[in-house]
Amino acid sequence: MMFKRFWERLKTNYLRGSPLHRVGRTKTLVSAVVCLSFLSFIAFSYHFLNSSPVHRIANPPEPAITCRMNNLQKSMFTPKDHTSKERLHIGARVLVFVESQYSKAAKQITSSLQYARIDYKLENAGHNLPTLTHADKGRFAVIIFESLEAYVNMDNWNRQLLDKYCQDYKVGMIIFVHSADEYGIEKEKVPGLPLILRYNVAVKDYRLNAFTDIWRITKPGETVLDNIEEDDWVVFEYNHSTYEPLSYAKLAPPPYLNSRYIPDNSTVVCALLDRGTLDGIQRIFFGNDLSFWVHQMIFIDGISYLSHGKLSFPLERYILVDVDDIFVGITGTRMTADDVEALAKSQERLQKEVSNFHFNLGFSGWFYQHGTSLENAGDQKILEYRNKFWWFGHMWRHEQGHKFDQAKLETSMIKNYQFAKEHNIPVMHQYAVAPHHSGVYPVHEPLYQAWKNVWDIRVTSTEEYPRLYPSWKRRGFIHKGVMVLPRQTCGLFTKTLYIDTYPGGRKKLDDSIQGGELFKTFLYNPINIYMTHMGNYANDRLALYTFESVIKFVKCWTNLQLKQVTPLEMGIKYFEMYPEDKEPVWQDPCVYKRHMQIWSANKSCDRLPKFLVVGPQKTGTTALYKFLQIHPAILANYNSPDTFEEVQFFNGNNYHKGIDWYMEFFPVPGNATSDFLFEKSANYFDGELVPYRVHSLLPKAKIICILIDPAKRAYSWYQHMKARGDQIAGNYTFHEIITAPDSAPRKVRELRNRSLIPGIYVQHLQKWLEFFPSRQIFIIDGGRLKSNPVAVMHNVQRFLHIEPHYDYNDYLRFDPKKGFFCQVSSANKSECLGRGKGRHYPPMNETSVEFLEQFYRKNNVALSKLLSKHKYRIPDWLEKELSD
Ligand SMILES: Nc1ncnc2c1ncn2[C@@H]1O[C@H](COP(=O)(O)OS(=O)(=O)O)[C@@H](OP(=O)(O)O)[C@H]1O
Repeated sequence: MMFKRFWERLKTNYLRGSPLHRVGRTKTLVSAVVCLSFLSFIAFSYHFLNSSPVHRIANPPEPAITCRMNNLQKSMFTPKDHTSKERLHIGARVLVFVESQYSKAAKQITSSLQYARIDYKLENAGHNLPTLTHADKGRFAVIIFESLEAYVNMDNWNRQLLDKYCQDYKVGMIIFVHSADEYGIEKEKVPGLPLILRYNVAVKDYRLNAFTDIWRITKPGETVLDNIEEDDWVVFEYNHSTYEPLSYAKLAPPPYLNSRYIPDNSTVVCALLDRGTLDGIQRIFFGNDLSFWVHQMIFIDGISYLSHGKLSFPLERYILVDVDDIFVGITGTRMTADDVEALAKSQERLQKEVSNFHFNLGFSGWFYQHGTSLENAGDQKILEYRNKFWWFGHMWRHEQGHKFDQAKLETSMIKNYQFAKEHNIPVMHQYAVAPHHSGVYPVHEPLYQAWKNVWDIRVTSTEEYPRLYPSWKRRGFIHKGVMVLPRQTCGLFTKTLYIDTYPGGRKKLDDSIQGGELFKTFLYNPINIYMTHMGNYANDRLALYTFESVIKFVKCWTNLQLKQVTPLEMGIKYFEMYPEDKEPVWQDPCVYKRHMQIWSANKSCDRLPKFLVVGPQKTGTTALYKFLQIHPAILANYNSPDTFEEVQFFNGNNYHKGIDWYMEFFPVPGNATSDFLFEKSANYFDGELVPYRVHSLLPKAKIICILIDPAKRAYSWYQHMKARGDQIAGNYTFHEIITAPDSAPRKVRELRNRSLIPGIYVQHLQKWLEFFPSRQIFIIDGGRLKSNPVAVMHNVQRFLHIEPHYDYNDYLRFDPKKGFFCQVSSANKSECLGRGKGRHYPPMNETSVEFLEQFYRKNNVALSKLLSKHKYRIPDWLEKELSD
């Protein structure tokens, strides 16, 4: 009826086309759109509410990877152990020469090294050589050249030095050879080596030489059929026994027209080992860059071989495939009993390739039996097979953790826990995954606490730390006793995907499996937790296709040993392998949209400081702290019960308490734009990790430090300790402390170090300048802070760009009794710092003065150079010191 009326009006208004009807037409058009939207909304809702499935004919693809190498002898596949019996005096580091660090080849090399977590130093070719040795030890285990030109065009002296280093320390080189730009040049001899390069060649049917000692991860025997994408290969020709081919290919028809090569099916050499019999240096040459995935394997094995196993990669790969939401999914896309059968069958097949393989199923109990009748039967089947799989708990209704407080989170988890009990689901591994990663990173403390309380969780995983991309930079960390492991994606994401409509085409998925992104996660990560979702185990079962294919491919091409252990064991292995990852580095959640989305709406980055007074200790930091607070737009942190006015977050154990703990020290600013929150912790200045940590959390923060004569600072520290009743300071004279040898008792050395080390200003300042530009760092001359704090406060305000500009003449007054400037409290009264600041003690004796003058001289000279370089004013005391 409604449709009929609507159609009549449409005919009247539009089909007649009279201008008189224009107004009516527009109205009708609008009502038509509204009406149609309404109808489609009803239809859409009806469809979902009635669980009427959107049926797509499932068309599950079959994994089609077959290994061809079965006819080769098994001994050829034994991975080589490159560790050398000789005790080689070389560091576990690589030196990379690049023509430009922004070139494609350079980026590929560095990202591959980063992915493999190989420490490297980047050097611009043509510049001076870096120091190659240190105390009789070679600093680098392998030298890499982005291009052959970078090596051959080195000035003679440097090249001789480098060659000699390689000969003396048995250090090998990896050299990438690129085609000459003009296609006219076809062949060229490498200067100084009996090696000829053939440029701009297209190759096909790439295979590896099985008879070489290089292969460790790489397993020879397979062939990459057809043309290899790049058409500018360099192939090698030689007539000397020092050379051993690493890989061959066939010439392919060149894609460019002006080439004179006629493809003749002849075999060419694409990667080459120079065994070093000519000049004592082993070299690996690549006839192309690392775009080609097989080259990445050769590269990793090449580094292992040339470094005599110093930089060998483990062969074990620990794999865990999480199916994140086994019952969650809209109807029509969920698993049926057949899909569950397929899952179990696939697991059986995978168990032949990956020892102890089990799909790890996550569940949110509320969604159980919420599908069509077929899907509900699927749910039942999963439970029937419950003991075949591993299990972990989600939230009861798949809630996002960061949105709830601890009580609500616990309620949800307890429901899920009870569901597991009622249905005999074996949840055994103290592992959980947060829906949407929410609450894991950025950390939502209540989630960690609730996990502990309800499930006694010890391990989780996320793809969000430190960031989602690039995926190869994902890392783990430990927080509140929970090991957070990095998580990999396999290209299927949360959506249900179908093979014939796979984004980018099926080839994209297959490329990722066959040498592409997914394959590389196996190649580079010893520990891999993959995220998948239920929808891709139903329908086209793309997850089964993906894992069976990639694992087969890995088995064909590599000697990697695929294993599964419990998440807890995985966590322990991960942090044994990468102990440096244990400590998280907190970042500002507000600078990254993805982090913002999974951070509690109750939290705000406005509660983070805009500037920090970082010390060092005993330079007048407390006076500055008090003076700053006089300004109405400057808000200091709340006092800490342990460390009084100092928060001391970035330097010690407090850092592990997380950023919620830190933010609690700051008021909510009335006006986030014009108010300036700050804190001062005087031991930040010389804290090893502090600049890095501050930069991660507060990249835009301004940094203020105060420098006084480091000798005076050392003495003031000693007097401070003595006044506080420190036993060592009481029993030893200042001179005894500062001259204490390394054989002195530990506590004496500790006091010596705390007295002397913060004063090596140049070292510490350099660290800050590595992370912050000089325009973000303000250096106060501590002498001036004492003698003319009004002028100093004027400059500080200008540096901070703070409004209103205060004239501190009205707020500070010299107090003759105290001997320092103090805060004006009334017409004739002032409020000075307590007895602990501005102490009276005898002057330093001459011998100590001389000792310290000597001790700091070199550093002070370096400091003045550093300050000049960054256009800082040289403090008066330093000027005087250096002119004496
Ligand atoms: N206005 C004012 N009032 C009091 N004291 C002042 C002032 N300006 C600078 N100073 C100098 O500050 C020194 C103490 O430095 P800190 O506050 O940085 O010490 S601490 O690290 O926080 O313990 C303190 O060192 P000592 O003289 O050794 O006590 C003072 O010399």
